[in-house]
This record gives sequence, structure tokens and C-alpha cells, in this order.
Amino acid sequence: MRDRDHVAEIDRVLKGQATGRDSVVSRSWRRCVERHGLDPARPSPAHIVTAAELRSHREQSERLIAIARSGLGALFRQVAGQNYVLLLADAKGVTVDFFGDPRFEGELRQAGLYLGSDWSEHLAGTCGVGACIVTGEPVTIHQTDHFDLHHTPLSCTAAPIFDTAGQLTAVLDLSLLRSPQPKASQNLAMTLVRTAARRIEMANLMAVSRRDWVLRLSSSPDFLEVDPEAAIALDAAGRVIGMTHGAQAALGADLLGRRLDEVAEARMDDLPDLMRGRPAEDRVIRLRDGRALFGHAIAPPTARLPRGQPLLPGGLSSLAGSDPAMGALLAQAARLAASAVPLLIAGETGTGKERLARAIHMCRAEAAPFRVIDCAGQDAAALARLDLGDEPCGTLLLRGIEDLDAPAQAVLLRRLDGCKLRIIATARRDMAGAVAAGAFRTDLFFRIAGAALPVPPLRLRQDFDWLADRLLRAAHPGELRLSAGARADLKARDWPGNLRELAATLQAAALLADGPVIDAADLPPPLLAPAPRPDPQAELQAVLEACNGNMALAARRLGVNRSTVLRRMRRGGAAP
Ligand SMILES: Nc1ncnc2c1ncn2[C@@H]1O[C@H](COP(=O)(O)OP(=O)(O)OP(=O)(O)O)[C@@H](O)[C@H]1O
Repeated sequence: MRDRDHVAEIDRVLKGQATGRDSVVSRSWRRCVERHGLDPARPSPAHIVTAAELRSHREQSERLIAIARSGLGALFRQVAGQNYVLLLADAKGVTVDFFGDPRFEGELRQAGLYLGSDWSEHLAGTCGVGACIVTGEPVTIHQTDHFDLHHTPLSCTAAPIFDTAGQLTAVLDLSLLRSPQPKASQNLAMTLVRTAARRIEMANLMAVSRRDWVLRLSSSPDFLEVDPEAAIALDAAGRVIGMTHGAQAALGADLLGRRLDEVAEARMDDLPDLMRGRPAEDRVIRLRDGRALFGHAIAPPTARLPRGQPLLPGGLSSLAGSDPAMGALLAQAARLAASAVPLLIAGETGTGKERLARAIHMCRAEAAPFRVIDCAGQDAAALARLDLGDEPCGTLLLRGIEDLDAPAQAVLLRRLDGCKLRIIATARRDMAGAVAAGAFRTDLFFRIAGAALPVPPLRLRQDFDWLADRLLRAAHPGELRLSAGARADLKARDWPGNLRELAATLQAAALLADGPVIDAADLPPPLLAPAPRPDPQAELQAVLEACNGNMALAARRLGVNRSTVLRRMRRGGAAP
């Protein structure tokens, strides 16, 4: 196209005639003339800021440049040898970082594809960086899309980079001095700059949110871990305090300051369930508008629960509400989690022993393997054949250790000799009793029980309401809730199957209830007849042991006062 034709086309567009230009280009041409007072017949060369001005622009973008550098280097290597120039411009349009082929430096400088060039629309006319800053959208300004005749040989593809508050903070631009004629030749460049901008935003969010929960989101479980589409940072109260630009598309506009449960059917204490310990395809987040995404929650080094409970690392914080014994147990678990001390987690069936083991593993080494051996299915020969693995920081969970017979115990002891994995064993029986009765080897007991973590049965927990609400939400995301009658009925039950039984009961009740409220009549009856109440002295003894002899704690767990505990202890001869 000759210069005269270019000026004539701009003139026609200003008169409102359609010339086949993209609307983003024709709107920019209009702005150039009507708002910025530019004249297409008077081209002006590239605008380069002074060295002092460039220093000041670079200082203001220092942090972003540092974060963007590795991403930009990777992007530039992808297009190496194709004569592309990669520019990072700040929000004012000044190029603050640059990757290009040094062989063409003179030509690039002259064209303005260089450090310090100012590509703001009011100076340079329609161009990739300028149009991107005005629209906030990725654009390709190809050859004669440019307003200024100086720039019409160039092809520029630019994508915006937003800060964690949603403000446009920089523009990433991939430009060519000479390009093929069809604009579609730049489609791949567009995909590359968009992807790089998204990754820079993600890296920036991670860098500024080191002390907060981050929730990454993806519409595909396959890309959730490697290249999520969006992410938000959340404060301890569950409010969005930072985001990538993609988060607005995923979760809705005006996201900053909103609570997680306003945009999704999830709360802060659901986040540990979205951590890496579970397969990505199970980590579904339902949004309030009915869509579903996959979530990857990343815990801060120590997460503080809104209820003012003690500091607990990520996964542990979701295991209990305000039950004092569980609180003490989890605090102990948090201290032990960082070490390689072997742990024996004891408790009735379904109390959450394996879940606790996984949470402990996640505190230490989220990415390391977590191997599970079900002891019930193992005899000596099978154990001898097992490949235990020796991945650094990996965990070996020996599930139901009480199920091993004597020959299998002997083989296991041999196999654990020199094993580098952290050992966690779970048991449904009192293993110290099994050792005393000669049913479990003393040497193996000490090999696996560096510290013991007794998990209380559901009937002794004081956070029943918290657990029931949480399990109901997991079983049936939505507004379903328990009536006071249903709650009282559930609380009065014995729960021999503990949390597993409660979860199944709530799942069935959610299906049986008609409206948004589960009434007592909707509850399926207990699956097992109530177990005979344990001998009160034996129960007192067990509770005292679980509470490390703390009478006040034991009294709270039993629902009686301290003097009753003392009286019962005296009656049983356990106190003078
Ligand atoms: N804090 C919790 N919140 C929600 N669900 C839980 C929690 N703890 C346990 N569960 C659920 O309860 C069930 C039983 O948990 P888990 O398998 O960890 O128990 P366990 O004590 O190891 O059982 P068993 O000894 O019978 O193997 C699982 O479905 C688990 O997801």
C-alpha cells in the first residue's frame, strides 16, 4: 500500500466508512486523530526516552522485570531464529526490557524496537503496546494497521500483564521488522504472548502471596498442576486479596474483597482437600453460577484458622473444629510432621487415621510419594516381595498394622531396616496392649512407634456440628442443612463407624431429603445396633490416657465436671 493510500484509508475510516479494518484498529485510528491530535500525513520517528527517564521507568518496574525475566527468556528461545523482538513495556508504554538479535541492533533501534522506546498511543499512534494499554486486551497491530507511516513495515502482537489487584501493569510485545503479508501469520505469536503474560501474572501472584493461601484454577484436571488458567490469593477470612487476570473470567468480575464462598461452593476449611495429596480430577470446585472448575490449593507455610486456633500447617487445619483433644493432637502432629520420626496413629475404625497420615505427609513433602500398604492383605511372603521404594522424603503408610501375623511382623522388621521412607503406621487396636499380651513384637513396635498419636472416636469429639456440616457440604455441595431435630438425633448416636459412618449417613440423608433441610425423619437408622456401653471405669481410663492424664480435658471429653472425674478415679482406685 502506498503512503497516500494509507492516509486516504484513515480518512475514510474517520468519515465512518467501512474499509475492512478490524474494529480495534479503526477505533484506535479515530482516537489518534480525535483525541491525540495526530496527523497521518506527518509521520514521526520512534520516541526514545532519555537515559535518566529510562532508569526511572525501570526502577518502578524492577520487581516485575525480575519476575518476568525467566519467562521472557523462555519465550524468546521459542521464537529464536525467526527475527522476532520481544519487548516488555510498562503501563505508560515505555520499553523497560528487551530481547532481540544483536545483529540487527541498529535497525531495531531505528524502528523503536529497543530499550527506552515509548509506544504510548498518544505519541506513536496505533501500535501493539499502545492499543493494548488502552483496551486492556491482547492485540495484533499488523503492518498498515499502524497509524504512523514510520511503523507500517512492523507487525506487533501484544498482551497485557495485570498486577494482583487487577491493574494493567505492563505489556508483553512480540514484534517483527518484516513479516509475511497475512495478519493470520501472527496467530501463533498471539498464543505465545498470551501464555507468557498469564505465566508472569501467576509467578507474580505466587511471589507476593507467600504468606497466604493460593487457589489455582483450571477447566482441565490435566493442566491444573502444570499450567493453570487462573489463580486467587485468599486471606485467613477467605477474602480474595489477589488474583491473576484470568480469575475474573473464571470467577466473575469485582472479585477483589469477595469471600470465596460468595463465588464458589467452598470455604477456607475446604482448601486442604484441594491440595496435591488428592488426584486432580477429584478436586472439583463448584461455582455459584453452576459451572465447575478444578482447584489446586497451596497453603502458606503455616496457615492460621479464622477461629483463632493455634497455627497449623495446611492440611492439618482441616481435620478438626474446636475439639480440645483434637486441637492438642494436631498441634503435636504439626511439630512431628517436619521430622522423620516414625508415627503410630491409633484409633477406632473410620476416625480419620489415614487422613491424618496424609496430612502429616503433605506438611513435609507435598510432591514426594505417599505409599500405602494394607497390612490386612499381607503375609510374610507377600511382604518379602514388596518394593518399598526409597524416594527422598517419601512416606510409607502401614495401614492396620495389628493385622500382621508373627511371620509377617518378622519380615516387616527386616524390610524396615535401612528403609529411608518415613514410616507411619495406623492401628485400630491398642498396640501397647498387643505387645504386653505377646501378640505384637516389641522390637517392631519400637521401630514404628517413635511417637504415638491417639485419634479420639467421634462420640467423644466436641466438634460434632463442625464435622457434620463439613461432611454434608462434601456429600452435597449446595444449600442443604440439618434441622435442629436431625442434629440432635445424630449427636445422640454411638457412631461405631465414626467419621466414615457419619459421612455415609449424611450422604444418604441428602438423597432422601426433599427440600433444602434434612429433618430427623430423613435420616437413615444406624447400621449397627448400639454397642454395649463400655465399662465406665475402662472408658475413664481410656479417656485419661488419650488426654495424657489431664483431668480437666478428660472431664470435658466425657461431658462431666472435673470433680466427677476425680470421684470416679477414686472409686476405681486410680486416685487417692
Ligand atoms: N476431618 C475429616 N473431614 C472429612 N472427612 C473425613 C475426615 N477424617 C476422615 N474423613 C473421612 O472418613 C473416612 C474414614 O477416614 P480414614 O480412612 O482416614 O479413617 P481410618 O481411621 O484410617 O479408617 P480405618 O481404620 O477403618 O482404615 C474417609 O472417607 C475420610 O475421607
